[in-house]
Amino acid sequence: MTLRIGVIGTGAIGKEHIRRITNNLSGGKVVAVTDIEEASAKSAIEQFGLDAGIYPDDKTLIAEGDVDAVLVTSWGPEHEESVIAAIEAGKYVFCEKPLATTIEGCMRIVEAEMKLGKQLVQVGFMRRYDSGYLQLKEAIDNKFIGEPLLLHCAHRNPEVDTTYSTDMAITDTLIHEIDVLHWLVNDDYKSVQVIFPKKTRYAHEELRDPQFVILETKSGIVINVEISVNCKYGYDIQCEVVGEEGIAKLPEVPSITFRKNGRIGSHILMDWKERFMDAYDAELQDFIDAIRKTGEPNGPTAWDGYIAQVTAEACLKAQNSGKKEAVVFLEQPDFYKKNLKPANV
Ligand SMILES: NC(=O)c1ccc[n+]([C@@H]2O[C@H](COP(=O)([O-])OP(=O)(O)OC[C@H]3O[C@@H](n4cnc5c(N)ncnc54)[C@H](O)[C@@H]3O)[C@@H](O)[C@H]2O)c1
Ligand SMILES: O[C@H]1[C@H](O)[C@@H](O)[C@H](O)[C@@H](O)[C@H]1O
Repeated sequence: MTLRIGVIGTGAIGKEHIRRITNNLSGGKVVAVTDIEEASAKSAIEQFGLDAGIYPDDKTLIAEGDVDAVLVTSWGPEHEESVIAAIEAGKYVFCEKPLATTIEGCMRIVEAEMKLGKQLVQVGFMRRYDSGYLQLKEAIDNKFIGEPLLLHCAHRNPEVDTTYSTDMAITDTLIHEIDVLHWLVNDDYKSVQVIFPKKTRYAHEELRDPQFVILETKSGIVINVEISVNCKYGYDIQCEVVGEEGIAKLPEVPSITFRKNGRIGSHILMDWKERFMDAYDAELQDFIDAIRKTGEPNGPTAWDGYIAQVTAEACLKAQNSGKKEAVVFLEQPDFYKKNLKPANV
């Protein structure tokens, strides 16, 4: 059976996912689209030659009998309502980060799913599907470098526009590290702290950039993440794990090395869309495959969305207080306790 997918929000990542489902992946078909800007939904249909209907809003799309699963790729504050409507209609949901923009919103989704008694939701934390992070995780799980003690990480964007605010460094950018790093070291966060170094002259007036975040896990692993969103030179994701017996580092993105104009060099990507291209493909293929084979998605769950939001809100508190802030989670329900290793790797 082909998984019939409806897309809610046909902006940048919505179109990217439509492209991959239509051109790269197998087992799924986009049959419905909606966007508050109808022109955007129309352009998605034209751009990818879709045989799909345009719906006036998320609720009518979700109610469509021919839709088995929905992709929620609208703006973050809009996610919760669409995800809950999909759960209540018994439809599978792939929701881009954030699951919801408040802890309470994430809990409402968790509760709706538990009430239904079936996992339907996967959150778009694609880094868990990236081959570099998977290799790092294998090294850590196999004790290749002994026990992990500390991690040095960086999340750098070449530039952002004036709509990007200081809190978005946490909710939009760091959120990827928040999810992937505790998964990587099999631990939970205990506290967070945010330090603001000297501001770059390339940041707009309202924005504090760069930021330096320190996350501490329950077992005592200390993780530092530099967030720079005006680094100018490229899109650069770094992660180095210091273990008791060695160091393991996220691989660099492969590039030719060149000799030109008296220099030896290699290229650095400029666009986030390219950096995790394979991981985006893998996460969505896994979503489609797992539902078709087992009737349940297999990737990051609504509970992972909740964990990320609790940690993000502690970081926001730490941005304002300048102090170390505690990260306090509710106890994980049995409903969400399962092995989350992607099925296709
Ligand atoms: N996983 C990742 O790496 C990644 C990358 C980029 C964006 N995202 C996330 O994806 C989401 C979308 O980001 P984007 O960059 O594509 O934004 P975007 O602004 O390009 O697209 C969002 C689209 O959703 C539409 N929309 C908003 N509310 C809607 C609603 N209620 N119903 C239907 N359509 C609605 C907008 O008109 C717009 O076309 C955000 O939550 C963002 O954080 C994730
Ligand atoms: O800082 C950006 C991240 O590097 C990307 O991976 C996306 O998540 C994007 O939405 C963020 O604004």
